[in-house]
Amino acid sequence: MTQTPSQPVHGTAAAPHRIAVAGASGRMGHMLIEAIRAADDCQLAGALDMGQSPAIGLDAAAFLGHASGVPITFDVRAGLQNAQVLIDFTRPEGTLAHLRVCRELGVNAVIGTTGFSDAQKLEIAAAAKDIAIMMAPNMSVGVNVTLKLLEMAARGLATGYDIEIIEAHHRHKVDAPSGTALKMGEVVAGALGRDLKDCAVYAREGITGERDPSTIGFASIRGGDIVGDHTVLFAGIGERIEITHKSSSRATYAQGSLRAVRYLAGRRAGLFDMFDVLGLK
Ligand SMILES: NC(=O)C1=CN([C@@H]2O[C@H](COP(=O)(O)OP(=O)(O)OC[C@H]3O[C@@H](n4cnc5c(N)ncnc54)[C@H](OP(=O)(O)O)[C@@H]3O)[C@@H](O)[C@H]2O)C=CC1
Ligand SMILES: O=C(O)C1=N[C@H](C(=O)O)C[C@H](O)C1
Repeated sequence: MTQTPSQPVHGTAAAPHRIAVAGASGRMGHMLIEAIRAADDCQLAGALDMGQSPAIGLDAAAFLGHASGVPITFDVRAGLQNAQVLIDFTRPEGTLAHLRVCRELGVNAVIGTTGFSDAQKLEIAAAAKDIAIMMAPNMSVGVNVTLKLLEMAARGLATGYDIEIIEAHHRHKVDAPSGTALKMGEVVAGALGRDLKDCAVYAREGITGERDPSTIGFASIRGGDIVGDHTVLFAGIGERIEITHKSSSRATYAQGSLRAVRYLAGRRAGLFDMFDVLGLK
């Protein structure tokens, strides 16, 4: 009997996930390129950056002292032409521009960018009718498990506890509150049957009056090289509960992104989040 040679399975060392990275010379871009290089089942297939970036034309792995054979380009089509999936940690307007080309070319997307407006989120949901997209404000396993803990805490502490969300990040972060803090707020508000849009308080100054117990307050700290700290405080009378997550390395975000790449492989369309990827739904 003749045997048909078996086809290499998608996402193996023989047929790795072909990944393009947007924001290739950014903090997360570097982390992702390093993680892709270290993963047997992944291969860098494209690298994008802004036209004015001094990194344009350089090898995407040059910062590691290696040659990947993938030059950094600002030509989105060229950067995506060999890729099955784009990982994008840039800025909302950049992500949307990249996504339009992903949609045309049938390239899936993992989106880590934060700071999208509601209208921009609708555009992403529309793109997910044609390609598979995983979007999450935080790719770390720890933060996503923390979100689950918050659901439980909020249900148990539904009355008599004031809820405040405090986040701290490095001096270069451009959006506030962080995407993770907002997600925490949405999760807590949802568990309490509230809509964050109606109960969020983002700033306090001057004579604010007493605290409205139905609100969820936010505070943002920016400084130095803080990778990302988030605390949700449930303050009652006689006790307080603090649920805190602290990131000490961006590697967790990169590893979560590669888990998302593996999850999207073979999917043709749909909008997913890290709960889907981690089986936490
Ligand atoms: N989901 C998650 O787990 C995480 C999300 N993030 C989010 O990822 C994003 C990036 O973070 P970080 O890597 O620290 O940021 P950086 O500023 O270090 O990197 C951003 C990269 O995107 C490029 N860029 C900026 N604007 C555009 C644009 N309009 N079009 C295309 N490319 C653009 C930058 O190019 P240039 O340098 O030339 O300006 C740079 O290469 C942020 O929104 C952040 O909140 C960060 C960490 C984890
Ligand atoms: O900009 C960052 O650095 C981070 N951004 C994400 C966010 O806005 O929540 C995730 C993480 O906190 C790091």
